[in-house]
Amino acid sequence: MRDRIEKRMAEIAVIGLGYIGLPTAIMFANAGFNVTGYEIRKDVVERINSGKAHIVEPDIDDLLRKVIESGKLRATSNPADIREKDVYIICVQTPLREDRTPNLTYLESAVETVAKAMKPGALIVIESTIPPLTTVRMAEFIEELTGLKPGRDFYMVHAPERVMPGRIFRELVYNSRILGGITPESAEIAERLYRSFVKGQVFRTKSTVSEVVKLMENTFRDVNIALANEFAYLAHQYGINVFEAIELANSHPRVKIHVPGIGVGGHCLPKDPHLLVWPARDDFGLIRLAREINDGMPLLAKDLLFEALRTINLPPEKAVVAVLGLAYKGDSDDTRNSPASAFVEAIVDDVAEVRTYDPFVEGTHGSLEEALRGADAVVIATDHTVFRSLDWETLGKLMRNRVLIDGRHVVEMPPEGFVFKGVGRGEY
Ligand SMILES: NC(=O)C1=CN([C@@H]2O[C@H](COP(=O)(O)OP(=O)(O)OC[C@H]3O[C@@H](n4cnc5c(N)ncnc54)[C@H](O)[C@@H]3O)[C@@H](O)[C@H]2O)C=CC1
Ligand SMILES: CC(=O)N[C@@H]1[C@@H](OP(=O)(O)OP(=O)(O)OC[C@H]2O[C@@H](n3ccc(=O)[nH]c3=O)[C@H](O)[C@@H]2O)O[C@H](C(=O)O)[C@@H](O)[C@@H]1O
Repeated sequence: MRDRIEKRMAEIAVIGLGYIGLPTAIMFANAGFNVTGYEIRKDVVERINSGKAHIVEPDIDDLLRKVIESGKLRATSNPADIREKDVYIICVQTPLREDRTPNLTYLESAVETVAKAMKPGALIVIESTIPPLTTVRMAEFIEELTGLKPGRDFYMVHAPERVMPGRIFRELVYNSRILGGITPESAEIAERLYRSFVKGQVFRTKSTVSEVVKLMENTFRDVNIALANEFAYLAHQYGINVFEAIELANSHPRVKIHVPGIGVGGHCLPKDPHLLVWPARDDFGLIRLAREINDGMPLLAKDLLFEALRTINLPPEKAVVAVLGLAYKGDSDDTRNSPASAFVEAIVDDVAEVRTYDPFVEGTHGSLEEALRGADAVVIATDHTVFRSLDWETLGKLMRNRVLIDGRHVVEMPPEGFVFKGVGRGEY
């Protein structure tokens, strides 16, 4: 196996071609391996094989076209096409159920597909973010299905993905990487594999440690954002601008407060703290409270909107509200767990009409002007770069009333003629 990896002869299957799996498959193909991408969504497979990415990410179209044209990457929905590969890399989603417990059915189904296709000696990598102890449990599951002994007859590693959407191709190369093996040999072989394109540091450890590390990173971010969001609430009570206060506090050499806003979305931060504590014996207050604070932020934005409508004496049930942005963060097309959607849900039954416009997301209004014409209020719910330079004077002329709510600190100075409120802007 080591020799096959060094000579780029190892055959790789990537299971799940989403935001993580597709860029990962491209990187291995670009490094010289023959890569088969296995994906259950047939439309996605067709699109990828035609050289067009189904996700928004800088440079992805050029990089994908190159590896499809060279024949190094091919996508498939046929499990027969991934039989007897040397390496399987699992990148399927690991969402929460309604009751906020992990839904591992995608992972289990992917592992079952791999177990049916694999040969002895294979390396199986889980890149998905998973609750602690899951890699060991999945190794046992493979043993049950195949009779092969983990660590002796196959290698298995958790290699958590730590890239930031919008910077995926840079971070895949330069981020450091944690490789958690079910045995030291598993991690050592995986290091040879990832070294084919990773220039950052590579740390080897046990799979349960890598699982916890990944979840700690996102929990750290979530808890810190919750603190910033609590500061935003306080700023409203004291009539100050939280962003000015944070900037000043961050001038301290050991303080780095995060950015408050309308909420925390995406496939990862809203779920990973739950994955971290789920298998534990005891409950953990801080982590759960932070989740509650962040989940409550769309309601603060709703309060600000209704306060502003009161200022202009417009009953909410008569108001036409245009929401700018549906993606969970700026310059992304990803709407999973988006605070913008939570905000829309929170107001939709109380106002006359909600319109949405997001230049990255299909199914929203065709143009900004169309969304704003005749509207009473605009709410900025996503920090897309284009929203930072909007000409409010001109846009305001399209509106019936001029209320502007900034959920993402996109507007520095309140535009003239608008009733303006922003999350954390107790004062403009
Ligand atoms: N999106 C992100 O920014 C990051 C995600 N992660 C983690 O990576 C994992 C994947 O996330 P995303 O790529 O965002 O999810 P995604 O939903 O974009 O992609 C997953 C893909 O797997 C496919 N799939 C599901 N079950 C399958 C099966 N049994 N066989 C074959 N294909 C299957 C789905 O159709 C989908 O296309 C998650 O655990 C996530 O927490 C980690 C770091 C960053
Ligand atoms: C610790 C860390 O930085 N994790 C990253 C995070 O990426 P993700 O795309 O979820 O980005 P994010 O910038 O944390 O944004 C998540 C959500 O939080 C909001 N957000 C973010 C930072 C902040 O100060 N305030 C804030 O409100 C964003 O608007 C967004 O709605 O989660 C990724 C993941 O695990 O999917 C991970 O790979 C990335 O490295």
